[in-house]
Amino acid sequence: MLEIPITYLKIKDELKKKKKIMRWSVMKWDEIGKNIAKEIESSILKYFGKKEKSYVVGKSPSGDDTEIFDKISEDIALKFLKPLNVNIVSEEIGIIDNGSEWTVVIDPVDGSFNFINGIPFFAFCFGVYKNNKPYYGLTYEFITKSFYEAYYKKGSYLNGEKIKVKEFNPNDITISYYPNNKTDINKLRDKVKRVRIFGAFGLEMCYVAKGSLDAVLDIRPKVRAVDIASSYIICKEAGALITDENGKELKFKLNATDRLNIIVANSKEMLNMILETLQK
Ligand SMILES: Nc1ncnc2c1ncn2[C@@H]1O[C@H](CO)[C@@H](O)[C@H]1OP(=O)(O)O
Ligand SMILES: [Mg+2]
Ligand SMILES: [Mg+2]
Repeated sequence: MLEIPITYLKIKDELKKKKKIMRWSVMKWDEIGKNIAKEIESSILKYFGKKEKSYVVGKSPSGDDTEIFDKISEDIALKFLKPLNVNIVSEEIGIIDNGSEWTVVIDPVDGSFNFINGIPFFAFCFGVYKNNKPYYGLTYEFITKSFYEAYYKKGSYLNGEKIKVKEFNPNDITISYYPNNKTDINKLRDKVKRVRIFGAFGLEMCYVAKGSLDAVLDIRPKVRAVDIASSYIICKEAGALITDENGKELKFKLNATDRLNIIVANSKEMLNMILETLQK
């Protein structure tokens, strides 16, 4: 597993206080991601379900409102990442291009609506790409303290335990979906046993990865690379198929603005069932 040299921020902060020189240390991407997740957690949970405490501080490059807790979370991530001189793609600020081979793609809070409305389903998404190829993904579900993570080609894990997608059983299908107004979603609804729509796409993808959901799709389309970059790696490593609305292998650019049609399914059978219902 590759390691990258970075400034160990906590040490750096302490040394700075003592006016001593900065010391260098080595940290792995999973440690960096988890440290960011934990610091975000300790800073924003006081806003959970407290609509009256939050307020809009601006607009993201994709045109959505940025709430104060989104900004606080992103600032924490940036504090850790900026000293690394990697490229950063994050929901609220967009792209910081440092010409690095590394790109870190972040959604500081996926499921912002849930978060501020007291619905306990939201996550921190941290995807690392090397030369635009998947390298490491971490999606952290705050309320259940679940770290979903995967290094490319090394399998997918939930709090250290290996996870994989559920086996397809046509009589026992549970899916989540975000259709558009042209979709006759009842065609799909009628073929599955249960529908559960949770409101945080990146995290719902992890529910496919761990076998709680058979599939999740967004053909509104609303989600962007920031919402899916970390869970994309986790889902792939757990055995999921990830395609566009036509069943073609999903390709996406690492930016904060493109909206993506995406289907994540546990099997070819599940994917075909979805694709059939999307045909006019
Ligand atoms: N304009 C938009 N409206 C609704 N959901 C959006 C959206 N842009 C992105 N999404 C994402 O779609 C899912 C639910 O609708 C969430 O993962 C949400 O991510 P967000 O909470 O980070 O914005
Ligand atoms: Mg999001
Ligand atoms: Mg977000």
